[in-house]
Amino acid sequence: MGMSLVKGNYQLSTCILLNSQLRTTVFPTKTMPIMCSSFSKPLFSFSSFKAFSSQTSASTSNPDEMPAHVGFLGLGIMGSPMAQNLIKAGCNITVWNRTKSKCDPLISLGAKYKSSPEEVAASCDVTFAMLADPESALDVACGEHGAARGMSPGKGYIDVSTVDGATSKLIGTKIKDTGALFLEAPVSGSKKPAEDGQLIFLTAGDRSLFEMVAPLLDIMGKSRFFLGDVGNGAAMKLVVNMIMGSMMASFSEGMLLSEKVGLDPRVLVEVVSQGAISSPMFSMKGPSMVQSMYPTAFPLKHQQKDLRLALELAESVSQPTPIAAAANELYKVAKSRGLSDHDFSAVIEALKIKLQTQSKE
Ligand SMILES: NC(=O)C1=CN([C@@H]2O[C@H](COP(=O)(O)OP(=O)(O)OC[C@H]3O[C@@H](n4cnc5c(N)ncnc54)[C@H](OP(=O)(O)O)[C@@H]3O)[C@@H](O)[C@H]2O)C=CC1
Ligand SMILES: O=CC(=O)O
Repeated sequence: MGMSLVKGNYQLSTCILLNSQLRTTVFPTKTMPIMCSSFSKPLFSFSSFKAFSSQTSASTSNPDEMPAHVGFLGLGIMGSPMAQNLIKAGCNITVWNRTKSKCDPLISLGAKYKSSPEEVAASCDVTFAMLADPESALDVACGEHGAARGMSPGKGYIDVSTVDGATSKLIGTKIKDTGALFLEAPVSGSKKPAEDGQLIFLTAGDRSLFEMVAPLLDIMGKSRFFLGDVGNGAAMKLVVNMIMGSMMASFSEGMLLSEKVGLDPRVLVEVVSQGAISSPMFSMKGPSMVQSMYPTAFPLKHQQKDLRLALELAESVSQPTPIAAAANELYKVAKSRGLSDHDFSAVIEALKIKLQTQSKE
């Protein structure tokens, strides 16, 4: 059993695999599916897969059943546009951010402000958190005036930060100890998809909370996957970003090599865009990389964090990931050269530095 859903110019295919512990459900959010089909056989032969699809028909959310009061913690590159889209859609939003000034543009759009995560959680039905890394996600959820202190039965906490599974499980346990519900929901998609309400949510945890916040996810995103137990959303996000980090490192090598052998890297970008390895990421970032410009959409420090966490995930199951490990080293070099807050495409600078070093030897 499975389904294929077509929405706009992309197609999602899901399948059911044998021996499931986990149920994967894919919901394209902004239109109804226009095609469904079934598979009689599993698409993969691996017998130990945990991820399955149990979805046979698409779910559309009901905006009339949105939680009345919504909290948003963490207003960085991603959190600000996500919260802004909720406000524009008419939601009643309360915000908090460590650096208070980042709340001001949202307050001027109508958001309320509370001075701690605890107060936000106490005053809202559901609270979203979009924090930098495992440490900040844990602190904001479970620290002294953390969100968990404001949680109680009937409420929900949705962590959309990119963290490792262990951190997500710890946060989930602390939230659920209060009687509230927990959903991990990291997002795929960067600054522009966040602004355009085109994120992809990779959720896992309490299914009833997933359903309760579906109308909110549908405002901020174009699709939502329900992946079963807490940890699976984090794992999916880390695998995706491991691939992305390696792709960008490889693209950087290609661009520099093309230049070194006398080709125009702008032409390389054009050639790549027309072939089988074409990617929106290469087409969007390539032209500015040629000019050594890296306007930040996805900070390089976060990409390196994701590679580190993905490598730890791979280590935990003894999966060799030599390409990601090599890419991670490059991002570390870039960080050590002060490029942490540049876009992750600035990883190309680490290769330029290497070449300069080599030519001196
Ligand atoms: N940018 C992107 O393209 C994408 C990012 N992500 C992930 O989303 C998350 C947020 O990313 P992004 O918005 O780009 O990151 P930013 O660095 O722009 O924002 C990070 C947020 O975390 C807060 N924060 C950091 N440290 C602490 C702390 N110790 N205590 C409390 N708050 C803290 C920051 O507060 P303050 O303003 O005070 O610094 C800010 O609100 C990350 O996990 C990232 O990996 C996922 C998909 C895409
Ligand atoms: O995490 C980054 C993204 O673009 O997705």
